[in-house]
Amino acid sequence: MKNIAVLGSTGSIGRQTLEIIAAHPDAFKLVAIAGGTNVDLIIEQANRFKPALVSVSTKELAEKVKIHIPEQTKVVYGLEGLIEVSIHEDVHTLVTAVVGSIGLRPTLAAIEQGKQIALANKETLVTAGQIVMETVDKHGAAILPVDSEHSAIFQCLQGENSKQVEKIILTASGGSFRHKSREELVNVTVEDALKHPNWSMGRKVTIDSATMMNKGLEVIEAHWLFSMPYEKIEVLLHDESIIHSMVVFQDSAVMAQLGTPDMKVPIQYALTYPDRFPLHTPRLDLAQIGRLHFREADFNRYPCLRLAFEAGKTGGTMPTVLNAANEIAVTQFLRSEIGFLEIEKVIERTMEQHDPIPNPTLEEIEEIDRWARERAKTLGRRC
Ligand SMILES: NC(=O)C1=CN([C@@H]2O[C@H](COP(=O)(O)OP(=O)(O)OC[C@H]3O[C@@H](n4cnc5c(N)ncnc54)[C@H](OP(=O)(O)O)[C@@H]3O)[C@@H](O)[C@H]2O)C=CC1
Ligand SMILES: CC(=O)[C@@H](O)[C@H](O)COP(=O)(O)O
Ligand SMILES: [Mn+2]
Repeated sequence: MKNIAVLGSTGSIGRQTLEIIAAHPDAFKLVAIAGGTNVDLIIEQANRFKPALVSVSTKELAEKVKIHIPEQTKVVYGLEGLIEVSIHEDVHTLVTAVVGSIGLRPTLAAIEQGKQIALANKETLVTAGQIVMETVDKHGAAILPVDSEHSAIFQCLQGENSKQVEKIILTASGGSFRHKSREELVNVTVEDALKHPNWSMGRKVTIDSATMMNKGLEVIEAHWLFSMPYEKIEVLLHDESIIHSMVVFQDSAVMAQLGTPDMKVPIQYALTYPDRFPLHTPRLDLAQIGRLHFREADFNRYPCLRLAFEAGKTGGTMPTVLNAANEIAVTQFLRSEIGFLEIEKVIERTMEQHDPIPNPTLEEIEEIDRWARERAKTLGRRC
């Protein structure tokens, strides 16, 4: 029996994780969950799974939740609540499915306690990859990727010598506006941006897919997860999201992991690794699909991808700034406060105004994260 905690249990990844846990009651037990503000859903989850611990965003919401769930379930709140869930003594694996760099402190706390991490929350690795990976090494913890591309690479690397990898290729759908030119992006709506061609996901990651910042964040995530220099990471547009990513070896062999787009596959694999459990999901039928399509990823069409490579290569606190400015700009876009093309401008200008600190401490990262958010808000208001 594996005891599991989920940060972001009310979100897209979190809900799917709970479905997997429910489908395998002999293998998994949900011991702690954390949501944000969706109290109706967290109350439902708490009554169904009866975890020992539940966390929500604020004290007021915690009071509300307490009234409706079993008395023996402890209710906590805020960042402290997220950390309490992450380090609960009964937890073996923490699924980090919260959105944004709010996941950093709780993930570090869990790693320090030697918990296994099933990582969906890519912003954590982008904002503080060096510190996270050093903490993993120090405490002998393990990170199992949930992000579909990184799960694919992880699967392709099983039994391989990572020193013999020539490059990794991250596939990208191109997002909701992949058939539009840059000129056509000027007046696109939030509603249209939220229509991802292949995946049903939370709002922030769906907008990130549309700008290709998602792929940029994934480049940085891959750099840290697989100790891969940026020169050995490539992005390839692939319309169907059937090939989830590929690894090219020094003898020219290419390993790829394929499947119909369903996040339950990588979520479940992160929970069952090295085993594979049965999963009821549509099987890949290549004869029926007929053709797969590929195109080069163009930095001029997708400047956010360029910015992410630049931030990653610069290193230090630059990825922190990239991530924080992106979180603010996407929030502003989702509130229709800025246009779609302003997202990349806000990020680029915030990066231009930052003098990166090499090898930052956690405190420096948090300070720069706050600075970048304030800067991006101001720049966004001026757009
Ligand atoms: N969705 C997907 O298919 C994929 C997602 N990812 C990554 O996984 C992460 C989660 O994505 P996704 O599930 O789509 O996101 P969602 O927006 O669907 O869910 C986000 C979750 O985080 C919670 N949350 C947000 N802010 C806070 C906060 N301040 N304190 C506590 N909880 C908070 C939300 O709670 P509430 O709703 O209750 O407010 C919700 O449970 C992201 O980093 C994303 O990039 C990676 C690959 C695929
Ligand atoms: C499902 C998943 O892992 C997402 O991060 C996905 O990658 C988004 O798709 P694109 O970024 O390729 O549009
Ligand atoms: Mn992904």
